[in-house]
Amino acid sequence: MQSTRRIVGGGCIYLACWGLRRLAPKLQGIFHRSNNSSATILGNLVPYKMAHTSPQPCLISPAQVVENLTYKDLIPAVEQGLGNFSKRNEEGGGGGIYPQRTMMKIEEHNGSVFVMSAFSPAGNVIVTKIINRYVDNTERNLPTHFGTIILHDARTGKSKAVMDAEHITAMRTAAASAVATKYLARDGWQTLAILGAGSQAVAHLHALKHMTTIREVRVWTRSSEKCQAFAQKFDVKACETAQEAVTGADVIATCTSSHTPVLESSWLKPSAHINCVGACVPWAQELGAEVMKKAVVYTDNTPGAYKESGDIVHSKVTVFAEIGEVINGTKEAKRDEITVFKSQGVAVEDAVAAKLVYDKVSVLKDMKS
Ligand SMILES: NC(=O)C1=CN([C@@H]2O[C@H](COP(=O)(O)OP(=O)(O)OC[C@H]3O[C@@H](n4cnc5c(N)ncnc54)[C@H](O)[C@@H]3O)[C@@H](O)[C@H]2O)C=CC1
Ligand SMILES: O=C(O)C1=NCCCC1
Repeated sequence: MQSTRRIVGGGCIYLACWGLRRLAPKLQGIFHRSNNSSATILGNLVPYKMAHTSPQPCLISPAQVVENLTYKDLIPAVEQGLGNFSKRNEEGGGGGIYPQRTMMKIEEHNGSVFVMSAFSPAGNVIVTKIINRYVDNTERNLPTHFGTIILHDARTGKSKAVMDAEHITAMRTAAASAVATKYLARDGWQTLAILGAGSQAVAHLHALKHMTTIREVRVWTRSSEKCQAFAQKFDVKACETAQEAVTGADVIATCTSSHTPVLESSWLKPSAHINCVGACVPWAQELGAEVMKKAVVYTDNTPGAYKESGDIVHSKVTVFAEIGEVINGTKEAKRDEITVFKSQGVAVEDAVAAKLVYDKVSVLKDMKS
């Protein structure tokens, strides 16, 4: 009797499981349409994997970034972004949300990892970027900066795209310097000196050409071989010393990984403008206290610069204004004095750049389909 009951009971359980398995795809559809979490619970009961109905973020390759980002689009977008950034503390907000980034030092590999984020109302996007600074990669024949940007829809929080950050970082940094040059260099400037010959040097050469008709570009870097190669490739003048490059230059871009000052104040014209890009960690330095104290100092992000910029930390100077405040007309542009734009890098620049790339890639994709 007992064994008959066991057989009947077992049979019922078997039939119930069999029925549930057959019904599961239909139930899954119903639950998925009506309530996602119920469907997940059902998914735990029956061995069926839920199909994703929403598309995954699109993956944008380095080549696609290069193809789809131009300084013509980027420079005005970065200008607007930096203006918004400097409205972040205004009553009523509206300028967006920009937390200070974190920096993690990986001592044993001489690397630094920066985690940055922003909500940019221009384009209604949220961006998160991880960018790794490994200066010893030069000896490995690798880029010194690797990173990834994730672009999210600010209305829903959905991730729209994942893209390479190397090229965007170079271009948006140079675009920010171009904006600073627009406001802080003397009108009609003609001579550009670039110190360093890496990614930022190349990007600055291209971006600054959009701001005026440049008569002469001079380059200097530590390795005379690399200096010659850069000069040949871009048809500019190679200098044997930094002094030769800087003396008499209207605009200077310091784009090195140096830990000691690369120029002296006595070399500078009374109205020279310097885009100081490199010393974005407290232990690095491109400009000495003498230069910093002689100049009117502007930043992209003043609290960040006081914390992270070796040039500001070492010289203990007081920052005059953020470039965004000059853009917004709340602080003066002192064009006739020596000016320094101390660039650290802010995520709003990545947000506007990533949005430009995403929009262009999406349009092209739609045209193909
Ligand atoms: N402000 C910002 O938003 C950003 C700043 N950076 C910083 O800008 C600097 C340049 O970046 P990349 O061009 O991408 O690097 P890179 O590695 O491509 O080029 C660095 C250049 O600096 C030169 N250099 C290194 N040590 C030097 C020294 N002691 N004296 C003179 N020249 C020296 C190298 O020869 C090379 O030409 C780095 O410090 C980087 O971390 C990078 C990205 C964004
Ligand atoms: O992307 C940025 O911003 C960076 N800032 C400091 C150095 C690494 C890149």
